[in-house]
Amino acid sequence: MPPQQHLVAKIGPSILNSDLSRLADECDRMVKSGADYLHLDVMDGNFVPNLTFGHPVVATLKPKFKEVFFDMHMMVAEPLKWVESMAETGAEQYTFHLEAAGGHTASDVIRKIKEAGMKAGIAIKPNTPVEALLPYLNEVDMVLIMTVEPGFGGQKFMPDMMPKIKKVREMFANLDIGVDGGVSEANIGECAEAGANMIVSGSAIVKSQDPASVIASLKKSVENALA
Ligand SMILES: O=C(CO)[C@H](O)[C@H](O)COP(=O)(O)O
Ligand SMILES: [Fe+2]
Repeated sequence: MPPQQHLVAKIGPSILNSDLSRLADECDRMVKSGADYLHLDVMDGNFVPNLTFGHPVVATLKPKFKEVFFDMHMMVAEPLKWVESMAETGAEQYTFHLEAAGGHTASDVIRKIKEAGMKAGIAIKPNTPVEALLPYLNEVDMVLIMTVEPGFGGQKFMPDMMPKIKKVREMFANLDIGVDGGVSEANIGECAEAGANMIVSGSAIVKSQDPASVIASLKKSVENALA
């Protein structure tokens, strides 16, 4: 990796596979365990074959976590449609899928996210080549490389996505690069070495008896790689 100047290691638990009937308690448990931010998975049953929750739920959750950075992973077919409602919840970052930008160009979606006062993240599914992202990397705050097919938590990490992270990191030394899907203590080393600094991890953290130690261990691996 080239030397990094401003990159910070951040761990964002995904609460997708936690007890969603206790959503606020689970978020609280993650924050108290040392989460740097929360990664909240919005699924519309269209872009992905699963449903979770949307802005009405986030609007009730966010006021309980005013100081916590919410990264909304928008697995939705119409990313432009939900920007304003999500911004109104107070969520800090809106991460949409390049594959879903549809009739609107990704640049339009990014512009609207920023106009609404949020940070813009852009995600790609495993079958999307990293080259498709390159035209937008100067416009976004974060890139999210999926290491599972989006839609479900608890899937197997895909190590063959690491070259995508490496390619973006070689070109952008200071861009936040996230990795999402099946990330655990078993594979954090390769994610960190490839150049990811924002680590989404769901099952490995929320299902652990000691989420604080998993978060600390993931963070240490990334900090070591950055150093
Ligand atoms: O976007 C996602 C799935 O589409 C989730 O963020 C991701 O799967 C995290 O959960 P896990 O670490 O259990 O894979
Ligand atoms: Fe996610």
